[in-house]
Amino acid sequence: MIEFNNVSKTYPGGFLALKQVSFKVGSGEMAFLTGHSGAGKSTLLKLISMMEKPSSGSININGTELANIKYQDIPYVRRGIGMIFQNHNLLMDRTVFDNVALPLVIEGFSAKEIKKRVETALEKVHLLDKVRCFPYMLSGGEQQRVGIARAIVNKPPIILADEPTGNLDPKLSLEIIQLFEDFNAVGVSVLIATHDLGLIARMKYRTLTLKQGNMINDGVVEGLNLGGDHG
Ligand SMILES: Nc1ncnc2c1ncn2[C@@H]1O[C@H](COP(=O)(O)OP(=O)(O)OP(=O)(O)O)[C@@H](O)[C@H]1O
Repeated sequence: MIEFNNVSKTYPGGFLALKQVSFKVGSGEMAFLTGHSGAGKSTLLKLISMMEKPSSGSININGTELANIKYQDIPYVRRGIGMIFQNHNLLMDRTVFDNVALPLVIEGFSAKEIKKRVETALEKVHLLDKVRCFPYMLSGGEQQRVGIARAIVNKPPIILADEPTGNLDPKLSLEIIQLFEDFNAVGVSVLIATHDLGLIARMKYRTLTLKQGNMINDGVVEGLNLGGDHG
């Protein structure tokens, strides 16, 4: 669950990047976040993942008020959020297995448990057959799916994706969104920041729209595919 109440963010130097933003994405909800370049999308995601702090207002993540958490508890709250980036940040000199295992290694799971969980995550993104490959041996869409497997390997209740389809063609983009739909169907909250209005138009999901730091729209943008059934 993600809840913003009157959240504003002013960066050092005085730039007001978010202005009194309020919204809630409930457990098991899936939504897009859109807006022009510089509208504040990445700022909003950074506030959720605690890479930035709000200047005012309150943010609640999975029942925790972020203002109340101690510095040493930040990793614990972050574990509840799977982050996916456009450039996927994979380690190019490590295998697919090692990349997906990384969050579990950091958490100190046993080798046996790591193997089980990594294989389950790779199965969910349909890449189990690539487990011994290095990222450079994979296509862009496959690399992005490895990034998704790594983000969900410790089963976070929230997935945040920042332009996850930025480098992909429409067909591959749809495949990535369908993976998010699979996680959403089992109760994960999903928030996807994207410029891709075509992608949004093909779906019938709630869309949060930012303009110059203001939340100007929050609602379902009806898909062009009126015969489609997305929920
Ligand atoms: N660390 C920072 N210090 C100062 N200003 C910043 C900082 N980070 C972002 N900004 C400014 O805040 C505004 C919003 O930036 P943000 O990255 O959130 O936009 P965005 O909607 O994600 O844009 P894009 O789609 O281009 O990634 C921009 O004008 C940006 O220059």
